[in-house]
Amino acid sequence: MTESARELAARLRADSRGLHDIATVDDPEIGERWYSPVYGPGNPVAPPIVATDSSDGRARGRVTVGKTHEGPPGLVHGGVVATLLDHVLARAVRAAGRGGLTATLTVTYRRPVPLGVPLMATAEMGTTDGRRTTATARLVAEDDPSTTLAEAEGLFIALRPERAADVFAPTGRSVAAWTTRT
Ligand SMILES: CCCCCCCC(=O)SCCNC(=O)CCNC(=O)[C@H](O)C(C)(C)COP(=O)(O)OP(=O)(O)OC[C@H]1O[C@@H](n2cnc3c(N)ncnc32)[C@H](O)[C@@H]1OP(=O)(O)O
Repeated sequence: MTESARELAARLRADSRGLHDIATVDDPEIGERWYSPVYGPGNPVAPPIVATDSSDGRARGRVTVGKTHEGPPGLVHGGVVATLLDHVLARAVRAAGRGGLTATLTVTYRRPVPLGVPLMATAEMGTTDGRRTTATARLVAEDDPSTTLAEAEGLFIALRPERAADVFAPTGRSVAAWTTRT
């Protein structure tokens, strides 16, 4: 049994995607990632958050967090809360046609976030200035939307095209989602 498992693992490793390869199911132009650790349906450690967005710079995501992401007993790990908020912030910015990487992320934890409860994260784009875009986000329990569990402010900075070409060169692909766009 152990030998069969080892043999199978070796075969799977031989077929696995290289560290810098973009999955064939991904679209690097718009930034969709099948194996995203936040929303990727193909990633076993993704909570996963199911998010939507609109071109006016808004995003929302529904998620119920389980044991894998537990921090204090019965509660969601604070880093995971930050990750969920970062995702809707980035998604709001991207939906408005503003590429960018997270430059700063400020999270305010207002209440403990329980595991196993349907949560809703919402975000909206704020100001734009050159390659910089700000956005704000909020996390609530779906059944108590007036109580803020956590909130965040993010600053996103689009990479200059030449910098993006350099950063993403190992992928061998054109990656537009995190680059300057209008
Ligand atoms: C839906 C898809 C969801 C995907 C979500 C993904 C979210 C992520 O995880 S992104 C990954 C995490 N973030 C990163 O790795 C970013 C790492 N940092 C960097 O690459 C760079 O520092 C970066 C791109 C933010 C800025 O670098 P660079 O483009 O060289 O900036 P630079 O030219 O120095 O500055 C541009 C402007 O921004 C300002 N700025 C730069 N960094 C900051 C900062 N941290 N705070 C405030 N202002 C800043 C500068 O002052 C400058 O302003 P101005 O134009 O007025 O002079």
